[in-house]
Amino acid sequence: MSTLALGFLKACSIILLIPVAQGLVWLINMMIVAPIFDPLKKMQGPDGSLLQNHFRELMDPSISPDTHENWVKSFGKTFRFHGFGKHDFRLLSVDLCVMSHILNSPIYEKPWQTRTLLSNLFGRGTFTMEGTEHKTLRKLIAPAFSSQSIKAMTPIFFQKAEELRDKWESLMSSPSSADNAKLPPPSAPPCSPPSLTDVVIDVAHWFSRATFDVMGLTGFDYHFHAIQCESEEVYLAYRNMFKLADKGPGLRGLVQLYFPIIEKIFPNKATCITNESRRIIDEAGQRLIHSKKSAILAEKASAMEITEKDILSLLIKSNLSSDVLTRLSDADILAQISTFLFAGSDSTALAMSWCIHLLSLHPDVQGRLRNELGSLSSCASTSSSTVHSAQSHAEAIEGLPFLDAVVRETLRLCPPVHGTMRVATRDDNIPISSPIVLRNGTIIQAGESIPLRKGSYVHIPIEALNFSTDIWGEDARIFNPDRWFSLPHTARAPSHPGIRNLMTFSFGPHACPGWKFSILETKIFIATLIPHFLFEPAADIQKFNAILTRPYVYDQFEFGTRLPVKIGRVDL
Ligand code: HEM
Repeated sequence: MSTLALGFLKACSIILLIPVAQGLVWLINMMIVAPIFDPLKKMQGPDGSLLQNHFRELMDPSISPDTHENWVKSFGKTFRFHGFGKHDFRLLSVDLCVMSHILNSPIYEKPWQTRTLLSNLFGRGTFTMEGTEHKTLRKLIAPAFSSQSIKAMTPIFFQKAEELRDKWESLMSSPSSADNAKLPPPSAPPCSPPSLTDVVIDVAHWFSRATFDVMGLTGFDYHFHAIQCESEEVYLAYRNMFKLADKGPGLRGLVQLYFPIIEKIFPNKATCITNESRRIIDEAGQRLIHSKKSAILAEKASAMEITEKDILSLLIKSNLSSDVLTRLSDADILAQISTFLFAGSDSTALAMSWCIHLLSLHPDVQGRLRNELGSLSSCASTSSSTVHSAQSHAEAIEGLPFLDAVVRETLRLCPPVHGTMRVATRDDNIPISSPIVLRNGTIIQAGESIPLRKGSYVHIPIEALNFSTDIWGEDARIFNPDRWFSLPHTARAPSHPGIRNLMTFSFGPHACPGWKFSILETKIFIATLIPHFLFEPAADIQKFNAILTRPYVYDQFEFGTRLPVKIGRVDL
């Protein structure tokens, strides 16, 4: 071999060795050096082998409530667990003072990995922004979620709730078209002797279709007609994207996050589905934005009142009157709508599904709720044919104390979002309200603080905080709507900072902007269905947590998410 060739080979191996050496240094630092200086190392928490994580214990709803309870008993309210291995210390706390600090402080952000995954699917939506940009965006979307805007949407909530009621009525009249045939046999006999017809409805599936319809109309005045038929093009495009988001990124998705070039060179099926779905959504979205913008500008020019009340119109209006420098592009406006559809449709459908599930398991509560709703129909107009009557009926529904208690108790016991995450962007000191004993026996007293290093991940355990016996009392895991009439002081403000005393919608600058929307929509659907139908359990149901906590028939995961319930008519 010539000296030239040898020299060339040497140069190549050096060029190759440099990144390998850099990789090794990075790995040694991450696995060995950095953990030694991590203040979380000093904290108590579950141990594990080198690459063992605690994600399943933490996030699988079939074991997470027991895990949390046991960990809190063993380590106190604030401790650390393992992320991707022994080196990856992460913070977990059910101390509301710690949670308040983290959720309100600008030091903590959503991890860039989550934000990138979501922005790849939906564009630059609210979920994907942080800092000043996020603050400006929240100001811009606020008018779309004001009480007045939501009130204006109530006719749509009623329209779709009544359409679903009629659909279920028709399924009952022709049981062959109900969900019985599509459902596998239950794994165990129903909990109570069957007293209803044998019609079984997969409520999770139907609520999901209905809430999509609601979001289409309230979001951008668009008819998916999903309750009637699941074939509309834009609907299917969204569904396909949401399925991808629900599946999670997988190994390839994670690698692509760090090396996005892979996706460009070797697009896989997921990339093709995303691109095609985005094309369909973008085309339809651009058409809608264009026509709405023209309508709003024309109305402005003629000084007429803007009559369109959908979120897109409200956003365009808010955008047009904001500072030119901070105005959103059309693509960014569309990204917000897609984000609302993603964040607001299935989450609310799950709240409704879990509510029917809990009511089917608790016939006494179902009966009391039906009685309360019965008193409403006799003194308030049930007709939703005019905007005014729909709004006053919605107000009456809002004012029902037992319905409010049932919905809140459902959201507490079955939070559609099981937990979320933050990462520290700077070193910080976190105040605690419950003492912590470190591994070496040192006690950190309430009122003092614990150090957290830049880059540390913090798990926000929504379910664990909703189940905490310290907050809710010994019966925290039991469905008891009556608790809402005499809450312990630990579950009331100022001790509890959550929206409606719950962690379900999180709180702080990233709290769910759709909480009022979602609660009212859920109440209107439940208030429309309960007076007409009786519900009984049809199978043993288990929770499974992907991005959202969804129902599955026990031991029948292969059939996908479903919540079969026996349905009968109420003798009116
Ligand atoms: C029962 C129904 C719902 C639940 C349980 C829920 C829960 C949540 C939670 C826990 C967060 C915070 C996530 C985090 O901090 O990582 C969130 C954020 C968000 N939600 Fe909801 N949500 C619901 C309904 C809705 C609806 C109806 C909409 C819109 C129409 C919506 C839009 C959003 C948006 C845009 C964000 C991101 C906020 C931000 O980052 O600033 N959600 N939601």
